[in-house]
Amino acid sequence: MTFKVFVDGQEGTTGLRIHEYLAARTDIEVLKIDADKRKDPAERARLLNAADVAFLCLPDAASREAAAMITNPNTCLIDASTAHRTVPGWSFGLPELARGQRDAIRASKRIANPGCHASAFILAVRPLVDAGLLPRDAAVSATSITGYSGGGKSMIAEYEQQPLPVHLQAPRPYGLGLKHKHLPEMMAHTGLATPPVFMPIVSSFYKGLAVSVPLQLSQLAAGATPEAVHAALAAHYAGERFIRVMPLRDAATLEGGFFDVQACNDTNRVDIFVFASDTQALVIARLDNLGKGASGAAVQSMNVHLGVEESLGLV
Ligand SMILES: NC(=O)C1=CN([C@@H]2O[C@H](COP(=O)(O)OP(=O)(O)OC[C@H]3O[C@@H](n4cnc5c(N)ncnc54)[C@H](OP(=O)(O)O)[C@@H]3O)[C@@H](O)[C@H]2O)C=CC1
Ligand SMILES: CC(=O)N[C@@H](CCC(=O)OP(=O)(O)O)C(=O)O
Repeated sequence: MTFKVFVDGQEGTTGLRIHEYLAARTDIEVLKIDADKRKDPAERARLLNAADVAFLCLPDAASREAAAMITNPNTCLIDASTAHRTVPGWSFGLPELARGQRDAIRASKRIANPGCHASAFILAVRPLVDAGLLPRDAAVSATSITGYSGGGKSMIAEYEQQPLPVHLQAPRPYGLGLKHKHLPEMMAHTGLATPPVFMPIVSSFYKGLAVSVPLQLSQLAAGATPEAVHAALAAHYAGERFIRVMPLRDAATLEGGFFDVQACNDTNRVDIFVFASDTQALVIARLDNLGKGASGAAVQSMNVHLGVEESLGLV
């Protein structure tokens, strides 16, 4: 059986990477839009409605427009943008989120995939909330280090200037208004009642991302230990093909004591670490922002939705 797939935003960073995944598939027929009609609403609407699955790899406003163009009840939309991640009627495209999430993605014709920072944060935190270790009203903070491809074509062009301006050569914290667009989905899909204080940092490497969540053990449920934090994560992701919970205090993965944020690149994998002292823990989730952070995750959502092997085409 062959499925018809259209990528709206096929020339963008996420869309191009999805195309690379699809090119290797024999079960997919890719519907292409002529280059000069990429933004033609009538042609987009025709192809969106001809598709079994349409990926939206667009700015938020264009994603909302695309969703409004759908008249075919069989078209399944998988939206990579921020537009629908907490909108009722849309399923969150993170199969590992909780029991039942795969069934929701399978049944839904509207799937909103997580943001790259949010994917890592949610995967690090949700099991701790579900296990009762992290109270829902906890005051949590998080830092994300990310490559510049997370900012799409415009940020890639900025970072690929030659020579690279000095201010772009060092890591750059941003989102300092503390209203990053991923905060709503971070709360909605972890169950936290308060938004985390979240600081992303973009730096001069192409891709790779790691979100760190520091925890004072005294702020967790009574008696919580690093072992309990690690065990909750390991139990939540047992049997998950794309999520590896690394050994507690996994010094062996550090290079001379340093953490490698690029080590999941070119995979759909998320590695989760728990580093700890007697009184504190640091949970780190690492992924490829264009893999499990965007395009790989979108293909995984499609596979789950279509009921084909979930790992097809993904490593
Ligand atoms: N990059 C990443 O790591 C991640 C990105 N995302 C999200 O995925 C979406 C796409 O991001 P990304 O690929 O990085 O962005 P890019 O800027 O690289 O690509 C967006 C593409 O959409 C096209 N486009 C803009 N408006 C329209 C329109 N009205 N009709 C058709 N096409 C249009 C652009 O055209 P043109 O080429 O002319 O500019 C461009 O090719 C965004 O919402 C982003 O936030 C999500 C997770 C991670
Ligand atoms: C480096 C950089 O700018 N990253 C983007 C997030 C990329 C992402 O996940 O995008 P969406 O939520 O838009 O889908 C940011 O922090 O806004």
